[in-house]
Amino acid sequence: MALLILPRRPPRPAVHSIPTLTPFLYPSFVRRIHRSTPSADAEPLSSDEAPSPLPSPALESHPHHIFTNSPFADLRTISLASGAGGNGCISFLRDKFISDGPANGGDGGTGGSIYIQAIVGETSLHKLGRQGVIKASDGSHGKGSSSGGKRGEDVVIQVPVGTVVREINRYDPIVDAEDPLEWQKWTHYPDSLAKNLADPKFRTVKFPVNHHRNASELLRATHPYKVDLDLSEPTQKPILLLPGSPGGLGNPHFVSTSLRHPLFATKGTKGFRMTIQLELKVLADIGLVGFPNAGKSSFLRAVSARKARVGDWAFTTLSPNIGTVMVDERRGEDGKERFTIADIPGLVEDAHLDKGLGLGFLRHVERARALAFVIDLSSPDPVEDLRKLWRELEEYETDQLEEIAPEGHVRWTGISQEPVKKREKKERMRDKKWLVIANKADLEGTREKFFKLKKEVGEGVEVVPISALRKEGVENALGVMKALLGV
Ligand SMILES: Nc1nc2c(ncn2[C@@H]2O[C@H](COP(=O)(O)OP(=O)(O)OP(=O)(O)O)[C@@H](O)[C@H]2O)c(=O)[nH]1
Ligand SMILES: [Mg+2]
Repeated sequence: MALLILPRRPPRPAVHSIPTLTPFLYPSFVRRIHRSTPSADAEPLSSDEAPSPLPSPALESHPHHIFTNSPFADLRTISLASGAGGNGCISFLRDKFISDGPANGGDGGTGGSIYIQAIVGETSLHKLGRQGVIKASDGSHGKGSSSGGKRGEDVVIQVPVGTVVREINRYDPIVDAEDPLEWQKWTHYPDSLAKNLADPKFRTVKFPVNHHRNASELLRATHPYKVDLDLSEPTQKPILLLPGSPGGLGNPHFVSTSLRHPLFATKGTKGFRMTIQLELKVLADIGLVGFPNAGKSSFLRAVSARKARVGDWAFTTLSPNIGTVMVDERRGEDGKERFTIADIPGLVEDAHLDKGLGLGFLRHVERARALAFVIDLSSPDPVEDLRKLWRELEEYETDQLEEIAPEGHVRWTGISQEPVKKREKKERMRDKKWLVIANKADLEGTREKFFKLKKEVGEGVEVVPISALRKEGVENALGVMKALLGV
């Protein structure tokens, strides 16, 4: 039976130069033995078994490769509220000699706006965790003597590079007001409400619609569709999420030849609100994909000095660990010859429907340059496991593509620039390079399963038998990864 669901790639010579049938695990198949870390319970080497001549990344003996094991917050939902505008003031010049001076009420201050910026140095969204609500301050009311109210303070939300920002909902006080005229509000001089209402001059005064609508229009021009920002690079200029609302206009704006002393001004517009979801996507070179207990964390332990949590129960890993593997000690210092491996929590069937730890995992593999499927050879049907993993990835991807609005992403690079509408081109899962890490090859009865798996996967994709527990074969797996990444 052909394993049609698995994407096949043409053979890659670089990859093929690496022997992936780790001989020590299945010695009768290949006579050569390569063992970088002999373990106590491993089979002893026989005298006719020569060590592999192939270069090894020698990771186990390498004291300098780094492995960071930091759980981090990677998904946050927060509510934003921009500042309301301050009210316009109703005031008249009065002094010893002028008892009936001109109107001089100041305008209300504009409310504070909310921006977002991706910066280098931030690594987690956890700082935003406790806040839940982020509010910019309101503008203050206008005062007499034509003094305008103070502007509300802006807020810039700083997030790590790699954060995706998605709007869940927004409330625009102008567009979404229940009563279309509700936002057109006046404020009246003390005790003059009744007088104003009875005065035809007041009733014929036009509400300064354009002034009060400007922030609403700015928001709609900035984010005509739902906010969907992919901050995969540092943001030079903070990106506007919610504008501060305009302050009310003071009474001098309503002076006319027939109305010398307006006893009214406009109220400031209420603030805007928006709920957004922030998601930090792991930017790893290799994403480990596997069912719970397959040995993903064990593999990372095997290639690193530090310890990822390993457990004999499902979902030992609850949030991603990123391991950095230095390929070569000398060249590693310039930061180029190293690559990162993300150990993510185990997948389960129907993870794309958010089962198990669900979508949480899948988000992280999306951005990996290559995928390493970690398969437990002691499972009843490793071939079926691999097939299921692929199915999950692809169903997740289909769901994601459906979620994107037909207009596509509005990608922003700065507030002064026009939003560019374009559909984000994500690399499809099937287009990613991939390999299979066939783990637990030390266990009995895995040999046949390994060969069956290898046969089903076919040419062009490497299936590397390893024992993460005994740290055997892991260097071959890293060799294949290096070849896939071209490092
Ligand atoms: N025999 C054998 N057992 C292994 C091997 N690798 C891992 N294990 C065991 O399998 C269990 C699961 O290992 P983990 O590394 O925690 O698996 P995981 O894929 O990270 O699991 P989750 O984090 O739950 O998704 C542990 O009890 C390991 O000791 C191996 O090569 N051989
Ligand atoms: Mg784990």
